[in-house]
Amino acid sequence: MTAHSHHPRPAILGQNQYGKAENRVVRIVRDGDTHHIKDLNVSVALSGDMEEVHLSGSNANVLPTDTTKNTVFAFAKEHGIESAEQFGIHLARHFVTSQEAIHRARIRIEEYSWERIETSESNSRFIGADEVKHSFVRKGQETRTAQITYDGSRWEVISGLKDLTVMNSTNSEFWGYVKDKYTTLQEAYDRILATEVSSQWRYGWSSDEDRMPNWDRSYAQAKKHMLAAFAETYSLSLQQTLYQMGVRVINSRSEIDEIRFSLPNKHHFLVDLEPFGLKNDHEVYYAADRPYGLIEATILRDGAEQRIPVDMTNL
Ligand SMILES: O=c1[nH]c(=O)c2[nH]c(=O)[nH]c2[nH]1
Repeated sequence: MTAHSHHPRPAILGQNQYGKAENRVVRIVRDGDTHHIKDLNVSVALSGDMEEVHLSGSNANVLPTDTTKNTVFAFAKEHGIESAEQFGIHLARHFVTSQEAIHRARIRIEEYSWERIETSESNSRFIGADEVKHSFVRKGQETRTAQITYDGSRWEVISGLKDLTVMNSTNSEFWGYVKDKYTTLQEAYDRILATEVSSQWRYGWSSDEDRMPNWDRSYAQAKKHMLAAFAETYSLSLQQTLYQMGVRVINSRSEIDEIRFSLPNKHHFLVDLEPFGLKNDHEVYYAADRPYGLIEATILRDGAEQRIPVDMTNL
């Protein structure tokens, strides 16, 4: 009989982190009476010398989560919010460099975008009506995401987006697949391809603070390239489309080393209208919300490390 069957080894503390999650900070910049809005959901996760607080309850190394919340709001005032990535970099640097016990900071941010409400006056040539300068409607499109991690020497920035719904009403087929005794799916030679893009991409940048990517430009370009690839790919499967979207981003953006997609196949089923004596020539569909196929993959620059966690794409 082995020794450990008599004396199982004791419990020890494993990975741990703490901080205030989901700080909803809205920053308004008032440029005369033209206003600008940044609307973020910021989550702080710190780790370091936290054995004692877990084991004995000594809080000597614990910067309160309440303080991390206050820091988010104070930094919105002091540094402004240039981009989600830049704001996260300020915060991560602050926690790691100002607190001896904190060795790693991870800041996760969701950004909701707003656009100006168009009024009849703003549409006419008499631009300058008050309402267009301070009235906004939340953009129905995607949510931008960013995760910034800093350990005192190296940065890791993973940006992304979610809830970007797209559809091709043709140029999609699906056939030639495996058929076993449970297969009932009919081959499709002209189907609707629709998905809600969730994607995260990792920047190669990790140390030189004077050579950071232009975060807003990278975001806009990554989104533009993935949408162009979605539109331009004649699709034989969502997997093939996903791969083309990733290849397009990696080949067009040298600052991005890795990109991951999580693409639900938003199935559109042709409705049988025969019972009503009607023909359905690819005109009427039932948009099923569940279940959905879920297609996920990482595309990376040859030689790059695969570091985006598998389950990060649905942050
Ligand atoms: O693009 C698709 N990929 C699949 O793997 C799949 N499976 C399925 O039933 N329909 C589809 N469509």
